[in-house]
Parts: sequence; structure tokens; C-alpha cells
Amino acid sequence: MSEVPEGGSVSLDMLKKLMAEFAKERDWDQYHSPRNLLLALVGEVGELSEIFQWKGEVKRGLSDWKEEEKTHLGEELSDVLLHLVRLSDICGIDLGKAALRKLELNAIKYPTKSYQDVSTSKQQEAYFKAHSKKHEKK
Ligand SMILES: Nc1ccn([C@H]2C[C@H](O)[C@@H](COP(=O)(O)OP(=O)(O)OP(=O)(O)O)O2)c(=O)n1
Repeated sequence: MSEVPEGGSVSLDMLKKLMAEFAKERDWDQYHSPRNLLLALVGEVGELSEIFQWKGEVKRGLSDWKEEEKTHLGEELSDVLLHLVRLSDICGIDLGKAALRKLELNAIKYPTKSYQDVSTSKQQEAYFKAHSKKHEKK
């Protein structure tokens, strides 16, 4: 099993390399096509959703969940992340860089100043209005 590196942080690059190694050692590169990986990712998102299904709203921090439930949640979150990392790699996308760029775009699209003084529900209203307009244009 891979150890958490000194300093404690796990990088996307490390996960990318470990996934590439994992596939190579099993001769699974042939199955890791973009489409197959996308379908596997969607399947894992389904498994993640099942954990929350029928529970109603859950508290942030999941303080009333059993340890086994939290462990299971960690496993399904990891499957989603690992498939996403692998899909990005196979598509030649640098996921870390792409995510940083997307954060910058998000900050331009939703500048803090214009949202500071409005309540959460107002922000959400503005968001949904903007989105429904975008879809109407199509
Ligand atoms: N062709 C495959 C199959 C699996 N994996 C890796 C990526 C995921 O992290 C994990 C997913 O494994 P499973 O498909 O066995 O899914 P689960 O672990 O969720 O098992 P189950 O569906 O039985 O609950 O294994 C992979 O890289 N390539």
C-alpha cells in the first residue's frame, strides 16, 4: 500500500502516477479508454449517492454517523476521485491546472463585492436566474 508522503499531503500528480502504475501492472491500460473511465466514474457517483439516499438532510461533519459509515463514504469518494484523476490523465488534461483556472473563472463570474450584502437565498435566486437565461438562449 502507498504511504502518505512526508509532510502529509497527497497530490493529484501522485494519485495520477499510482493509478497509471496500478493499471499497467494488471494490463488494464487496454480497458482504460475515456468512455469506459467516464462510465466507471458515473457508476461510482451512483454508489456515493446511495450512501446518502433516503437519509434526509445530514449534519455537516456527519457527527452522528457510525465509523463504518464514514469509512465507506471515504471509499466511495476515493473511487470517484481516482476515476476522475485517471480520466483526466487519459484525456491529456492537467486536472490540477484546469481546476485552478476554473476557480479563477468562477471568481470573475461571481465577484465577492456584488454578493457580500445579499442573503444566501438572494444569491441563489441570482444564480438560478442567470442560469435559466443562459439555457433560454440555446
Ligand atoms: N478496470 C478498473 C477497475 C477498478 N479500478 C480501480 C479504480 C477504483 O478506485 C476501484 C473501483 O473498484 P470496483 O470497480 O471494484 O468498485 P468498488 O470498489 O466500488 O466495488 P463494488 O462495486 O463491488 O462495491 O478500482 C480501476 O482502476 N480499473
